[in-house]
Amino acid sequence: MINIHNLSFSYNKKDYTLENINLNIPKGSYVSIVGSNGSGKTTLVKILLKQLKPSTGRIEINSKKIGYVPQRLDSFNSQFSISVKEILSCHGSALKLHIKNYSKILKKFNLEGKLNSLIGNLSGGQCQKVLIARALMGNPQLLFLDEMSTGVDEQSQLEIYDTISNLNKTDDITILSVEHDISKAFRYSTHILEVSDKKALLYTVNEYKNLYYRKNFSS
Ligand SMILES: Nc1ncnc2c1ncn2[C@@H]1O[C@H](COP(=O)(O)OP(=O)(O)OP(=O)(O)O)[C@@H](O)[C@H]1O
Repeated sequence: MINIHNLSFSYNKKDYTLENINLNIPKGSYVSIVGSNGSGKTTLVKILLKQLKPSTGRIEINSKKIGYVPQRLDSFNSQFSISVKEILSCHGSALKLHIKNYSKILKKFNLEGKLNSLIGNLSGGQCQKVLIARALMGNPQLLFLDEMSTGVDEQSQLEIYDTISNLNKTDDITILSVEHDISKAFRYSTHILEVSDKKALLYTVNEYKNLYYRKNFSS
């Protein structure tokens, strides 16, 4: 699905944030991207979304339809006067979709009743679900998410992870998700992509679990 060849990236033309990355991410996988703060997870996602240009290297993505759920914006507070419907219709126009019934898009998340609410008046979990619903509008084959559980209560987190997991298993959408909760990564994903020391390495969940427990719990 995604092939990365000899990718390096620098913000300042002096030090590399990512250096000589080679990866082959299989179609149908659910990849949790893990690593410490500042290791380069979001940078890698932005490069794959073509928001940042690699310093060197090449990327092939075998999908034209790509969805993106960004980190939840704190600027979505109650002063931010944009409704859920406006958020969805802006995205629909950008994708040149002709959508008549916006509440249908929210049905999967039981949020039809919130169509005319201001986004800033929704809870963290509801807001995140709206952003996921928006990302699904173009029927993506590949979906990127950045810290989907930040600012979301435990019950909504479970609903969101179950939804993403179903999209992966049932709708065959390949998922790449920046993840800070390692237990959720172990529970839901098929692969772990660890970003560390400017490198990015892909493991199956079982391979990574073995490494993780050996590193953290062996005496
Ligand atoms: N626009 C930018 N200009 C310069 N440096 C940047 C920029 N964005 C990020 N960085 C730096 O690049 C490095 C990687 O940042 P990035 O946001 O990709 O890390 P991350 O792994 O996603 O971190 P976190 O888990 O805290 O979100 C950090 O040292 C960060 O300070």
